[in-house]
Amino acid sequence: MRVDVLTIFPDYLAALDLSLVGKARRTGILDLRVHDLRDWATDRHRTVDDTPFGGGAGMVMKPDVWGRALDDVLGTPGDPAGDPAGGTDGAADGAADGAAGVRAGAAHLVVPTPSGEVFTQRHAEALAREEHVVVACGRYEGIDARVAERARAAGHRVSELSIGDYVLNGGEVAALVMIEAFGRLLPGVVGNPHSLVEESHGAAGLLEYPVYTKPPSWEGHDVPEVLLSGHHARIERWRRDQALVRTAARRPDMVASLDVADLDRADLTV
Ligand SMILES: Nc1cc(-c2cccs2)n[nH]1
Repeated sequence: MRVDVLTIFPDYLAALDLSLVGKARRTGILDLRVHDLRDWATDRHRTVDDTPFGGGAGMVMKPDVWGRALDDVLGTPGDPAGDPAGGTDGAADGAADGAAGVRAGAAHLVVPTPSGEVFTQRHAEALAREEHVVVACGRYEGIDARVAERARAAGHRVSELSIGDYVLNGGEVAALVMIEAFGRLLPGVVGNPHSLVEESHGAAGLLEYPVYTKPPSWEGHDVPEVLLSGHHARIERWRRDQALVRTAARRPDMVASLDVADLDRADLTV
């Protein structure tokens, strides 16, 4: 899978050199390239923003700079996937030769924004199935709306996604969140793929049950007896009930979509 990130703060993405996503990059599972948007600016100050039409505070990111960058990175829908030549092979080194012709096949453009559809595990699962994702990290008051409009008109899928109802200073943190969320789902990234099944927000649509490890008693707090019983059926039932109780208590919005039989049967007194 190829992921391109366009940002004026390439070093923000350095965290993607670490841990499982970093290993996925080094083993070739994830081809992540970080580009400095200023490489597509045309003036000597490498300007990427300007004042908003209609007035108001702050600055808006210029459509022409984004247009040139996305033309190089998105590629053209239907093109055979080219052998990408541009961008960096490490998030840390911000030097990007993004201006070089980076060719790629049709890509899915993701634009982090507080005014987007809320990003969920379903989005992560869908993005993990893409061959090429481009993340456009906006700053200031946002990116000129015509940039997404033009990408859609050119035939690209464009998803404007929020990672939650709060406002960040830029899209880079949201990009880190989303790339980790879908990157970890790529085959070969996490050691035990089964662990992906039982996670919160997984296929069961439940929050995860509480977990414990040694010692069995710690400062007067004991591990629930059932987990020490070796009785696998009882343990499975207890975990399922705990997941139901947690979901009902913490995320009533998720309960609505649960199979009622589960709720009726569960021992919710746990
Ligand atoms: N969920 C979310 C996204 C954002 C931003 C994306 C780009 C600039 S600010 N804030 N909050």
